[in-house]
Amino acid sequence: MNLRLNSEFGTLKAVLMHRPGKEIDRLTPYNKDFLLFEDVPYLEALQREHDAFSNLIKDSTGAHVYQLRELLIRVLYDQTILLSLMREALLKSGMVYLAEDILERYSTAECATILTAGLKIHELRRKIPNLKAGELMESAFVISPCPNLYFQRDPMAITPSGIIFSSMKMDGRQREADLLRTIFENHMDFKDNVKRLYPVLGHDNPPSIEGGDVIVLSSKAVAIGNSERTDEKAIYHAAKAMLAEGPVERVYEVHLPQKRQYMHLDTVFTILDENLVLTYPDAMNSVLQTSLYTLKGIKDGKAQIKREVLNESLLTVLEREIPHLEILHTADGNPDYSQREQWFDGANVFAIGPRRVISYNRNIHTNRALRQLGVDVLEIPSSELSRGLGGPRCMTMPLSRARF
Ligand SMILES: NC(=O)NCCC[C@H](N)C(=O)O
Repeated sequence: MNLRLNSEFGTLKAVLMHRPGKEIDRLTPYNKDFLLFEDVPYLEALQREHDAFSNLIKDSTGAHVYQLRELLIRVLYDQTILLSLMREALLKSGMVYLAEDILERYSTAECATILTAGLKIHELRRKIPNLKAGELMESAFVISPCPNLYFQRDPMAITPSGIIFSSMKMDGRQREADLLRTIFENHMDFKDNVKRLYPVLGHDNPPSIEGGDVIVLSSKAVAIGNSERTDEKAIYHAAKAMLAEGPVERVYEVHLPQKRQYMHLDTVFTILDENLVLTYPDAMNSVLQTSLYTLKGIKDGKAQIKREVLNESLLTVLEREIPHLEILHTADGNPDYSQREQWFDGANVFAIGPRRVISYNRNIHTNRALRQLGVDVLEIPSSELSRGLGGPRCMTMPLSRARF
């Protein structure tokens, strides 16, 4: 597996997903906003819906579905890696000194659960009865949970040039990227094929970028949303690394309105075939500015890049990059339904092959419009999955696709 992807729609061969677990049960009405959920999901139903999704991928494509937990446990058997992740996870609570005590008392699988679902003072006290917690309440987190981990798209992005490891913007998601980077740089199935583009080595506090903002237009062009979650500086560094590495020749920075429902570029458009995109029209109309990064040359072994501000909308850029482009609007452009279906990620379908997508069953108008264009639409249940405000593309990290 070479961990470079040239398209968003080549027939799927391998994908990474995370079956939601105990981290979801950490959500309450009081912390859900901070943890970026619209509601408090019912875990068992959420798991059933997620299982339906991963089984559908396997049955319809034969693709290998990697599960994050299995990969994580595998790399955590290396005690040095486990200790380093545990220390990082304890940084926020200021209790890094507990890392060794935790490793001594919990199994590797339990540590994987702690790293994803977090750990509370009263839970740790069962293992360390004389734990000194200062002012902290018994229900406080020593390690915070990662309930958004089932949105596997966001902690990294695979491009034609290599991997961008995210630096996540929101406090409630920051640990996810550490888990993914550790897996990919250490697991024997992947480590020899990782070309790391971002963060640039030596940058301690990298500007934020999230995988959902990165969309591969072709082997030569990539679009990155400048959004609620992704900063201009991160786009500059990621573009520089891609252009230096090749085969990418053009990186577009797409200025998105900073709104929750447009949080990432993939919430407003996805690519379903060489000549077909699905978009949310309101957002398309508000993206009026894009910038283009290209390579100027190489000086002293270092890439020099240039940035041009284009007075062009995203649609113009797409039309230039994708010949004979057909544009389908969510809910076929009906303003009442497209607003409703956008809230449930109507544009965020997951392409498992050319003109073959997995979509939420609740987005009936969008699904109907897709079918009218000859797209094969496979539906998944979505009552609980959608409470985290992400759709099928957001929940998947494709690792390998057939060339088309
Ligand atoms: N690519 C995506 O749009 N991912 C959806 C992420 C949803 C998550 N609750 C978040 O707010 O980050």
